[in-house]
Amino acid sequence: MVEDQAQACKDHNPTRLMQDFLEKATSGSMDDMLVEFSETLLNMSNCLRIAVESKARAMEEAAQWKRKYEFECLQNGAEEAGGLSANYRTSSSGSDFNSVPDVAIVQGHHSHEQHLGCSEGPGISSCDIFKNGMCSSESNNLDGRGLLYQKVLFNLAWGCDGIKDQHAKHDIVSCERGDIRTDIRRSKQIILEWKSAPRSVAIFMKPNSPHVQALCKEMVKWLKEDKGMNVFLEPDVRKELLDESNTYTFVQTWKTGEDIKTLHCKVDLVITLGGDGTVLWAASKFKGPVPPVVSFAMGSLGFMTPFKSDCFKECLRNVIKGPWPITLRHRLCCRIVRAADCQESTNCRKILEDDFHLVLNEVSIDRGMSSFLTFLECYSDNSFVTYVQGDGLIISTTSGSTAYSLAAGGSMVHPQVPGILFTPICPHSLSFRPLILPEYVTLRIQVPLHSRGQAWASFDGKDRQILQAGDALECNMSEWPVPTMCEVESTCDFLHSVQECLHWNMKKIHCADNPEGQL
Ligand SMILES: NC(=O)c1ccc[n+]([C@@H]2O[C@H](COP(=O)([O-])OP(=O)(O)OC[C@H]3O[C@@H](n4cnc5c(N)ncnc54)[C@H](O)[C@@H]3O)[C@@H](O)[C@H]2O)c1
Ligand SMILES: Nc1ncnc2c1ncn2[C@@H]1O[C@H](COP(=O)(O)OP(=O)(O)OP(=O)(O)O)[C@@H](O)[C@H]1O
Repeated sequence: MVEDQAQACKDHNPTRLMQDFLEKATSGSMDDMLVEFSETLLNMSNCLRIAVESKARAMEEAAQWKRKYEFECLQNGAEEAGGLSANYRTSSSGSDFNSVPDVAIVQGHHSHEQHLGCSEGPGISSCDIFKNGMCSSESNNLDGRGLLYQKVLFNLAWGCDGIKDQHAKHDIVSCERGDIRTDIRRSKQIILEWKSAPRSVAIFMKPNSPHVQALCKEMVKWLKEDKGMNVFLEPDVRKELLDESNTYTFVQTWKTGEDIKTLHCKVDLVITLGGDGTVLWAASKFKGPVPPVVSFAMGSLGFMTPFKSDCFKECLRNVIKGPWPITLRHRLCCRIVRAADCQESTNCRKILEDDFHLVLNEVSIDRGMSSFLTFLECYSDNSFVTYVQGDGLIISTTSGSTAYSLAAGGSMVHPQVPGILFTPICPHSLSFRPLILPEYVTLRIQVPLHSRGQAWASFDGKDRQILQAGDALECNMSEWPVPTMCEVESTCDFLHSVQECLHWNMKKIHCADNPEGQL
């Protein structure tokens, strides 16, 4: 018996053990049976333990193989990234669309699962921008034919001017032997590289301009017929086109409200035809992620509209082909907190879900029609900053540093510089100079309860709202920047706009001859 049971045990077969026992049980006395039964149970428990241990070992081995496989995949991905990062472009001269400035383009290769996590590679994958489920399957991202529309993905890679080594990113601060130092800071131009050609575009155009409308019609036809793209227009613009001719029935649009919240899921690219206000207008339609924006100059000043409308086909061909430098223009997220809400809820943060404004230029708080000076209390991360007594205060992004804030005496700041400008409007104090605060602070501008008059908040010059005594305006940097395509690259475009649009430091240069005759 013992040999049979030993064999059954070795074969990890508890059923056979029990069958053996039952066959032999009828022949012996009760005591023998009990002894046999306990031995059988003991053998069965050993058998089960061995089976469980074997299964655990097998699972551990499988997990090890899985980890090994994933590590090799990552290694292959990293080798691809490291080995192929030297996709250098020859530096371009002027605004030749076909070339990209001398940057290193680093491609991080991730499996789809890794995209859904966080991109461990050197790039920021577009899925990271959308990973909060804003484009999850339940959102209504159906295209005009009712088919589920899968957005085109792209990579944002950190590029470094002229860096020939593989190392595409540098730690800003490193600590060795207790010495804190900042590595050599490299200028990083962000490059957009399409994973596949964009297939859907939304066009925003300046209203009441026949010249702009004519170009819009030509562009819509070209995008549809030559590039095979889905084209979205604003509802009233689409209606105008359809009233004129039914050749535009292919043009799609959106309804207001809920529908526009998922526009970023259906659109791969945004085109603006107009001036800076049209860029601001288009950006204001996206209260979350913003698709890459190509802005054609068809307004008056055009500080943020680098592309020339008369060569839109060549420009769009190059942008669609990519890779292309972009500027991530940070936005401010602003919320008005009413005094009543402050009293009701302890932390003064009873904010309705959609009750916020995203501004690309600035939020200004001014005295409106009131003849009294505004009187505001300013806090940064709940620490008191100062009182403002004057015509008001501008809280601006670096993109907006060349707009209202500049007119009020603020500095001009490169749009890629992370920061928040704090600029008074005609302050009643000779010592109140503009500040530039870090991008990570949360500002609160409070209208004191004992304030003589109210104040008015306006967001990129629009949507003015009154702030009564006790109300507050809170703002901080939004996680959703506006990615605007550059003509050449961020710094060239910024300096070109400052020189051409604002005539910065344009002055007559002293002639060569020396009035004192000395050499
Ligand atoms: N005193 C002023 O300079 C003043 C007063 C109010 C508003 N603004 C600006 O106008 C903006 C609204 O623009 P709009 O086109 O809807 O109104 P708008 O048509 O009145 O244009 C205002 C002017 O500001 C220019 N502008 C806008 N954004 C700019 C930027 N980032 N850099 C440089 N110039 C810029 C525009 O090109 C335009 O010439 C507001 O966000 C505010 O910055 C300026
Ligand atoms: N699609 C649109 N629908 C409604 N209003 C718009 C639209 N596009 C722009 N606007 C508004 O029209 C006004 C003028 O537009 P825009 O600023 O682009 O032209 P501009 O003032 O001639 O050019 P610039 O701003 O470069 O000087 C702006 O106040 C803007 O808010």
